[in-house]
Amino acid sequence: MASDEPLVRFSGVQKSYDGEQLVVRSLDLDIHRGEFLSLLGPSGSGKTTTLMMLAGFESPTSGDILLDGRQITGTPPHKRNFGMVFQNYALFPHLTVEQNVAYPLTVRKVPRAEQQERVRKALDMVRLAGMGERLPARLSGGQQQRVALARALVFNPQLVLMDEPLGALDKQLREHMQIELKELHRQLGVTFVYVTHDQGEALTMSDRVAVFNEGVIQQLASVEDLYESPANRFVAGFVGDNTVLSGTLQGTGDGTAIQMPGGYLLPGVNVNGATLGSRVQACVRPERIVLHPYAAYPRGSAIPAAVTRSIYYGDHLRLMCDLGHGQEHATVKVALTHSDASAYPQPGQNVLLEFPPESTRIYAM
Ligand SMILES: Nc1ncnc2c1ncn2[C@@H]1O[C@H](COP(=O)(O)OP(=O)(O)OP(=O)(O)O)[C@@H](O)[C@H]1O
Repeated sequence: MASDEPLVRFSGVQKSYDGEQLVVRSLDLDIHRGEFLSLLGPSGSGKTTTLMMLAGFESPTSGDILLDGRQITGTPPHKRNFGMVFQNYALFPHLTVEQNVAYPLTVRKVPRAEQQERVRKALDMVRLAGMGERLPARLSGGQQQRVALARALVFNPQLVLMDEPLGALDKQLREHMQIELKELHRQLGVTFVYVTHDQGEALTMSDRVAVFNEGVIQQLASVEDLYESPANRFVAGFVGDNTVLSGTLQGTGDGTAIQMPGGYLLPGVNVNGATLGSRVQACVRPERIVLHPYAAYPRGSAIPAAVTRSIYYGDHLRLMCDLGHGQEHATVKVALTHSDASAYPQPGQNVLLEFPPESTRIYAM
């Protein structure tokens, strides 16, 4: 099999638990060898079900799952040879760290001396050398999760499946483990499939992200494309922060614009085929909005606004601004870095907000 063939292919996969409602609908997904792929989406969107079908704990209602070009829908989980890490680490409490990590090797009847060597390497890899004799109860949450990771990697699986593996850890430890996981992935070159509802986590670690909603992949893209070019309103809203403007679509081609209440016309990009005169929303990343003194008005692609609040975030400042024409989403967020912030306006002050046309992405509603 050529190495540019996908490692895994989901083809027309559907899943219903009750025979009525589809929780995964017509899923087509190729997983490339060696990639770090995240399945990202809100609760109930079908991510875990997709992972469980890949793991073999659930079977598809219809469709095919291929591994190296071969159908695996009838293969039981333990014969798929995948490493798995879940949120509750599920270590054996009565076994030491070493025994826990050795378990997959024992099951596979690997000779004892080789087991010891591989367990030692796996514990080194997750930086737990010297802790092999401990019982899980004497480890911190992060250490227990590393044991689970060592256990998932020790038998050199071709695919590692993870479902919210860092969900139980506090923020600092979670961010630390994200960096470690990414580094491990880089070193090992193993294919990782990672389920999370945390967009920050998905963006930090993944090569590609599949964004799920209501059992359908809304977009499958690199993290950069996902942030810069969300394919629809759902992805724009779910990944990264947004300022949202409501209005109607005017013009075509270079003249495409969103017409806002109050008569303002902001040029932008018609992303997913909104029709002339229809209700649309424009999404702009807060850090792309350019702030000008009110005195600069009028100016193309800009509208006047009043600052209502300024919020300090440490590494940047956020201004909440009221566009003042009574529309539903009249409050916009503007993110300023500290270099801009020396003369940032105070609440009550009027400003001019420029929405760069290439960053103003207009979506059909
Ligand atoms: N074993 C099951 N039996 C019946 N329904 C289920 C089962 N597992 C999941 N579901 C339902 O299927 C839908 C998709 O669930 P799934 O766990 O795949 O979503 P998810 O995106 O992983 O969400 P979460 O992040 O909350 O786990 C939900 O409506 C859920 O209630």
